[in-house]
Amino acid sequence: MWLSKVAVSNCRIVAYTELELAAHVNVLYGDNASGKSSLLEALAVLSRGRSFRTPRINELITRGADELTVSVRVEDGVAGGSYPAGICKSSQATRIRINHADVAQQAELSAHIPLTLIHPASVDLVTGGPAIRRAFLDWIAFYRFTDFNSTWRNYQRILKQRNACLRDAKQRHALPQWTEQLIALQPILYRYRLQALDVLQYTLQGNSALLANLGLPLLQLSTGFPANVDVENRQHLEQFFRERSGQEQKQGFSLYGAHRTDLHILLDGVPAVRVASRGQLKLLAVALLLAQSHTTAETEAKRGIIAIDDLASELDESNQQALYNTLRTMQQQLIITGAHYEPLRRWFADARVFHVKQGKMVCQEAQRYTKMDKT
Ligand SMILES: Nc1ncnc2c1ncn2[C@@H]1O[C@H](COP(=O)(O)OP(=O)(O)OP(=O)(O)O)[C@@H](O)[C@H]1O
Repeated sequence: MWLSKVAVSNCRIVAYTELELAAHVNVLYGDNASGKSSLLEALAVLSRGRSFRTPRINELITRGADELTVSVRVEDGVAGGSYPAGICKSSQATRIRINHADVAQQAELSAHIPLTLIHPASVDLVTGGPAIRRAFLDWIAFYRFTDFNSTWRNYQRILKQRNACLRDAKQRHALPQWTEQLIALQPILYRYRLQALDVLQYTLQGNSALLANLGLPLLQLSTGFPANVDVENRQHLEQFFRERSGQEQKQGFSLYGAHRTDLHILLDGVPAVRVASRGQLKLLAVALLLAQSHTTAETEAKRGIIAIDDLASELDESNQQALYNTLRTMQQQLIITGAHYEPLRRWFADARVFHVKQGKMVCQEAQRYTKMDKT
């Protein structure tokens, strides 16, 4: 899958713009505050339902406007077919359409737009809290395993009910029932994530050139329980929850389980964050995100889209070179932004180039042809 057309209205500085994207590399360059990140945020809303810079839709909608719209044409890659998809968001409502039909769930749209976003804050994947790494791994499971999403949503529902019982003494009678359901999903979610992790670890080896100076990290999954608890053993989990019942009621929420899983990123047995430099951590995060995209791109039909905001920031010349070399070999559609055209042109000579100015993206080829027509 790749996007041949994108139209965005009312996303920050972008009042309205449309782009016809190339199947492989697209470069967007422009001054600070010209609207490059705004376009990528619009794509994030389409793919994930939210921006990578803010969870609040009001901050994203252009001041004075009521709603933000992102419309695309998705090329399915196999039969050469294509179909429209889009999302429209206001502070009150979300409307989603795929191939002219209304769709209720964001997940359905996400399944059509396998976008991986890499931006300056992506280093948080390695340096930030476990929730970021859990979500990272869960997106792999989402794209690879058909039933993952329904299991995950079910887990969130059960967790919410169980937390209500822990918080509120009047609902406490229902605690055993919700605990039982929470226990039943532990091994299922753990296995999904383990499989996602295996694919990720394997795929990461393909990006080893990017991590030549650092070495390949070892990725380990924790269960969300103390190390001696076996999530595959139902009786063991039941006993564990009985023993911790007092502690959980005191805290008022569920302290253990798949919602507390973490993905540990180790270099020579030590958490990467404790040994690697800032630039190395960024490179590591980028390598993980590229591998994540690769895991969804087994076939031409599932080919992913990678959007990279401000590619060069924090990387020295040789790491930039390693990254550009890796990107050039990838089969995914690339949408890359930067403040300056020169370094990007050097590395992506065959890219379709857009100049971004005051929220408008103008394709340079189109500009050139228009100039030629006039002469
Ligand atoms: N809700 C909004 N309505 C209108 N304009 C907004 C809104 N939110 C932010 N802006 C403006 O949009 C611009 C944001 O641009 P954006 O972050 O897309 O720039 P950029 O090209 O990525 O810049 P840089 O190279 O500095 O990262 C800023 O000028 C900001 O003030």
